[in-house]
Amino acid sequence: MSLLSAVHGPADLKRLPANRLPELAQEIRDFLIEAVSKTGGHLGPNLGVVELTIALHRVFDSPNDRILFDTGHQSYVHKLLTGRQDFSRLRARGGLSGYPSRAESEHDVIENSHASTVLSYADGIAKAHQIQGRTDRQTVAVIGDGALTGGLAWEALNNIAEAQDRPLVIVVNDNERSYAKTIGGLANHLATLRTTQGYERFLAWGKEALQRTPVVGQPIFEALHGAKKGFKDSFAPQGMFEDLGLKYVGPIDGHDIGAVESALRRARGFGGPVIVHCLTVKGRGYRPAEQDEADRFHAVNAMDPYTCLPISPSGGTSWTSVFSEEMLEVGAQRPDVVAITAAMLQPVGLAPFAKAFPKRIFDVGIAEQHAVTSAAGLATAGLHPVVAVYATFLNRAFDQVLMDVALHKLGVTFVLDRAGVTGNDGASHNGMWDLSVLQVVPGLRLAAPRDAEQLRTQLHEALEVEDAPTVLRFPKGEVGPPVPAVERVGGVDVLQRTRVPGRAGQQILLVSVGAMAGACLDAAALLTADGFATTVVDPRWVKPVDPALIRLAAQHTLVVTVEDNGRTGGVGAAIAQALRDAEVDTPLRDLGLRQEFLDHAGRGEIMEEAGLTGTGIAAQAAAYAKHLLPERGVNEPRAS
Ligand SMILES: Cc1ncc(C[n+]2csc(CCOP(=O)(O)OP(=O)(O)O)c2C)c(N)n1
Ligand SMILES: CC(=O)[C@@H](O)[C@H](O)COP(=O)(O)O
Ligand SMILES: [Mg+2]
Repeated sequence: MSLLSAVHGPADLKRLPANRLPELAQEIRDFLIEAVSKTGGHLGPNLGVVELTIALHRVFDSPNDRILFDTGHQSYVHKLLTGRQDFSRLRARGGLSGYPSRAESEHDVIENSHASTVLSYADGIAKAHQIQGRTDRQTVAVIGDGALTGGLAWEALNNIAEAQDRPLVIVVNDNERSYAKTIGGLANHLATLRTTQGYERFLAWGKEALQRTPVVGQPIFEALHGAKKGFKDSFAPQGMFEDLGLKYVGPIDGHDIGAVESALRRARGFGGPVIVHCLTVKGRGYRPAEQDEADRFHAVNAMDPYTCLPISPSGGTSWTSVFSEEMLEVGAQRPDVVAITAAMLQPVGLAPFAKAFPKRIFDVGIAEQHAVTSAAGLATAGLHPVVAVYATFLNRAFDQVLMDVALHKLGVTFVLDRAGVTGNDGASHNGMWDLSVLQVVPGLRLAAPRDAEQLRTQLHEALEVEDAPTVLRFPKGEVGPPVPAVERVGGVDVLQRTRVPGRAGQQILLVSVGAMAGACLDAAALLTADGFATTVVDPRWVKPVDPALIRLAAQHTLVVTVEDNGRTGGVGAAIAQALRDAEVDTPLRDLGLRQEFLDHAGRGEIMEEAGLTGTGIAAQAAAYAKHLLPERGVNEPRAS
């Protein structure tokens, strides 16, 4: 029987003798490599926190003590040690979430996978413990060096440092990586702390050497141990953290369980805010990950653990790669265009642009708000920035888009990858907000390309706009086949007009938003077979609503809009408002995602469940038509 299989919770872990822990760590690594290779997931980050998480659960008493993880993608070991060892359906419907989940365990707290939040949560929880007089409860926040580059983390640190009497343990998991190497002054400071002989290591050596020295050794050690900042600085300049008023412990070898436990025990007893700076290796113990220069196997698809070849290779071209290639063209044609990423150069497809135009790319760290307002600065000075982020992460910078870019009428282009349902990363990763949230931004123009050609075209159209923010949004995965237009009415592409024998005119106007075009064309075929002559259109630019769309609506009996976004305040809602404003009373039904937090599952499963497939769209549209239009003779065209 393996050690791991006998660990059903932290109590079992605490009973293990220290000399068995390296064996347990190896079992966990073997488990992670085998299990995550099968399902896909965050293999590299979790391989890097095996010893750290073992030490956390041996020193602290979860769930009474609250152990929080930032971003949470590195919580697999935490799950293994807290009674969850069935990873067979990791991130799949009905299986374990890829992030902490309160529905799964009382040991879990933060489910939001947006980075840099953990210190604020911890500040709040620590304050609550203090108010409640719960001196028996510790608050422990694990934050990566990448997440530490986010502004919210510094807002929290500013507050945490204020209360010297409020116990809070901050564990900095410093593996020098976000996806790529972590950037910025903070990363450089952490490097300083890493490279000068760690105070802890010196202290350990000093303790060993001095305590062996008879009579004077111990007093000298005590004197050194209590040495003021000056002494510490001479061995490991603490600078920033201590200057903030935070006790700093480290740097600690994050793969030495004993050393981490010792540091955590000291931190636990400190009685105030304390940072434990752990040095780890992302992908530790799995050579292909350790040697992966791109991102240390930050997030892998299902693969053969020996060859690292994908189990099911994704054959097609991705939306991201289309954007990536076109940005190279843009870079060559437009010297005024610069690009910004928030620590996701590779995932958003800007790596080739960075290679070709190294002086025109900025990686700002996990700092979307800074990315947007620095883009406003760049635009103010006459350049045209392209800010490329995952759609869900732009939420964090809404005020910056609204006030720093749109209020100033600046030409900044936002490229939102992973828009719509992403699925396996769970509720906080679905990009199902932008088509709603951005509707309220005056002057902002929003495009949703339906295929590769439209992505290229709309990117160039966006870059021509110099007096307002422009947004392009497209989903995760393959871009699919070209979807040609048969006609353009105003700015609206007509993709198809179907005919029903014996019926005059068109009944249903099917408004397809972005990547929903394929499903809408499938739906049109089914609707036509069901007796509804259907016109499928793609507005291309969905904000502002094109007046041609209003004219088309007036020529139809029913309008059905289809978007891979939450329904509330989405494109359908905007078009309905535009129809009301134009006093066009054609009934409209808007199809989209339920305005809920959607549990992790495959993208296709979620879209099927939402009725955002050809059959689903057709069934809903037909039901509306039959229900809404009996008095008008369902298939008779309205008097125009
Ligand atoms: C607001 C936000 N932006 C971007 C991301 C995407 N993201 C997920 S993990 C990660 C890197 C995190 O680096 P670090 O905190 O150092 O953790 P590590 O993976 O190194 O353990 C990024 C950029 C995110 N989750 N949240
Ligand atoms: C944790 C996080 O935010 C990212 O690692 C995300 O999981 C990546 O998603 P993609 O796999 O869609 O790039
Ligand atoms: Mg890191």
